Amino acid sequence: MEKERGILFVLSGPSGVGKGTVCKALREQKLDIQYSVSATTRKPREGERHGVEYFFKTKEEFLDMIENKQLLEWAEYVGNYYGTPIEYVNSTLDEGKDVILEIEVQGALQVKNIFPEGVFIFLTPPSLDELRSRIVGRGTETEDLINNRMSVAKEEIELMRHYDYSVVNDEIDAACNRIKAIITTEHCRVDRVRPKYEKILGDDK
Ligand SMILES: Nc1nc2c(ncn2[C@@H]2O[C@H](COP(=O)(O)OP(=O)(O)O)[C@@H](O)[C@H]2O)c(=O)[nH]1
Ligand SMILES: Nc1ncnc2c1ncn2[C@@H]1O[C@H](COP(=O)(O)OP(=O)(O)O)[C@@H](O)[C@H]1O
Repeated sequence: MEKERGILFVLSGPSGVGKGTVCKALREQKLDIQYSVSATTRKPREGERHGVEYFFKTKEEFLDMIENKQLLEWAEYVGNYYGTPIEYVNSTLDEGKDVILEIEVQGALQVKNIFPEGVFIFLTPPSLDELRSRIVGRGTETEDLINNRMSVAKEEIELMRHYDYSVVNDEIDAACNRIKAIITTEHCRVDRVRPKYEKILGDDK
């Protein structure tokens, strides 16, 4: 049987909704899925390591990556650039492994144009008040940046309609279980599974 290409999952949603937290919890569960590491011009936060949370780049280095078409997508977000290195995504999918991207909404929509067969999951906060208190609680942003992120968040929630699934991040475990259910469901879809059986089915389709 032909080896299928892996499935690209894109987890997106407003800043502070818990994308990083949920992705980290998923990683701890050792799912059979690969996590793409993004490039960014943002300064590392306490404890962040180059090549683990992000590839930390200067603006010049980042612009070179865009110029050399090394990014699947990129976006400027609250004053910094973020982008997904394309090589890792393509080679991992070619090996038949699933990949998950954790990216903001503008980038997710760019990926949708390039990989319409990808699975787009929008993580939502239980409420806007809860979203603000998560951003404040994380304590990594100044008051101005928090207001900025909240107004970006409202515009982003508008764009939920372009996604395949919406997952509310009320409890981390519950959100992880919903995402795992989506991954399982997508692997069971006939349009994904059928090409694998084409040799067996021959020409009598
Ligand atoms: N478009 C795009 N967004 C990214 C990428 N990597 C991270 N992001 C998003 O950039 C936003 C800001 O990330 P970060 O500065 O780490 O803050 P945090 O996610 O709010 O903790 C988040 O919404 C991330 O999901 C990427 O490669 N491309
Ligand atoms: N389900 C949840 N319940 C309560 N707090 C959460 C939950 N998910 C995330 N958080 C908290 O919200 C804050 C923002 O989460 P983070 O993962 O950094 O968001 P994002 O990556 O979407 O910007 C963090 O302080 C995190 O601990």
